[in-house]
Amino acid sequence: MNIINHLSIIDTANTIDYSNGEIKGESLINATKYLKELPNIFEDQQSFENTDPNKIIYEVQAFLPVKEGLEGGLFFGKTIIYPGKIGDEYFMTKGHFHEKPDRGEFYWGIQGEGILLLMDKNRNTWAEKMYPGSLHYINGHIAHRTINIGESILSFGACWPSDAGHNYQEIMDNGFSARLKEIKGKPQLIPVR
Ligand SMILES: O=P(O)(O)OC[C@H]1O[C@H](O)[C@H](O)[C@@H](O)[C@@H]1O
Repeated sequence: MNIINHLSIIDTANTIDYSNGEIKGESLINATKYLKELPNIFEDQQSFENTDPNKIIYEVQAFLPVKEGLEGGLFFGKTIIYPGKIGDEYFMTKGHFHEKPDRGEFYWGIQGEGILLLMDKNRNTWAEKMYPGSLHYINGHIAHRTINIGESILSFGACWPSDAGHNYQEIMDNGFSARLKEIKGKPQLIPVR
């Protein structure tokens, strides 16, 4: 952390590369998600088992300038999802609700082509297209998952309150109420019966 002296003009410790969303500087965390860490996400168990468990599905980078859980702070992140499929489902994030459901989040598309899957508490699911420049406001009560439907990397930025937290339980137990599948070469939302 830079020491702020009276009347000093300092260089910020963190920078962002607008071409790919990469953040550089201090207070960063990096997380790599391998296929083996994502059981119960993809429907096709056979394809899941036939794919290298050490395949990287997505990577998250986040600038956490304050302690996680602190009220009033903000976090800033970038996620990359690699292109690929397990069965007829595209590579995607785990997806979560916020622990504090009155904390919203912004996402914005940086590279590639994706889908932001959204689901409310009553399990109504819908989706928004993600592309370079797309901007998404996610109401705090809504579960969110991102999916790469393209043939190159999907990268997107995120900004969320430092006390929002992640609640993965509902999605781990019951998933979303619709799955995004590639059918005849096109992404389609299919309700889960
Ligand atoms: O945590 P997941 O559901 O796997 O999503 C991956 C990540 O996507 C974005 O970057 C969010 O802002 C992060 O908070 C989240 O961790």
